[in-house]
Amino acid sequence: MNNIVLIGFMGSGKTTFGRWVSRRHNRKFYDTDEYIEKKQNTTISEIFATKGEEAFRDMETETVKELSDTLDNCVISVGGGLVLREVNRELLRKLGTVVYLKASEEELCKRLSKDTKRPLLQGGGLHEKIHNLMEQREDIYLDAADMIVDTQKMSFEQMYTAIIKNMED
Ligand SMILES: Nc1ncnc2c1ncn2[C@@H]1O[C@H](COP(=O)(O)OP(=O)(O)O)[C@@H](O)[C@H]1O
Ligand SMILES: O=C(O)C1=C[C@@H](OP(=O)(O)O)[C@@H](O)[C@H](O)C1
Ligand SMILES: [Mg+2]
Repeated sequence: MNNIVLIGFMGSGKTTFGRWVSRRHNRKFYDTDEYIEKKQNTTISEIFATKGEEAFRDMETETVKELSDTLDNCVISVGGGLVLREVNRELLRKLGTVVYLKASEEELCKRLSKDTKRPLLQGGGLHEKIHNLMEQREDIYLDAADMIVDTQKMSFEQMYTAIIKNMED
């Protein structure tokens, strides 16, 4: 236990912040997308293109099950859609403190404007895509989270301090 689990929309900074925490505060880092890419020896885009989203979601569930056994003092960032499955949300809760990294749709749109690696956001109409997905997902993020961190109001160090304080309370 004692793990930090980062959830939230694509572009909220889960991977970037998770890696930062790992380096700066000496925690082992896992990112479910990187884990899947390594295991499958291919990219997320390729998996979506050749096997489809459902197959990718199955890989996410498998990943969380594999991670949930032994981790301690780690930081784990998960793909933005991993919490869509109830079984995954339950496993994450058992893993540690679940932190919802939050950013506005406008901010996400800015951060993802040049992205080419997220299959659900390709093909134009980025703002509308983000808006529609956020509408489907925001309640799920809120429901899955032990705490919410506003990534637009705090530095990474402040975010980390808030998370640790919450874990100690
Ligand atoms: N707090 C932040 N402020 C500004 N830009 C950020 C912040 N966090 C992440 N980013 C940028 O947003 C993009 C997406 O970040 P990433 O960590 O891949 O998000 P996620 O893993 O949640 O999809 C990257 O270009 C990253 O540099
Ligand atoms: O929200 C989603 O459904 C997805 C988020 C991505 O991860 P990030 O949240 O790290 O961008 C990645 O898992 C895949 O493209 C699907
Ligand atoms: Mg990521």
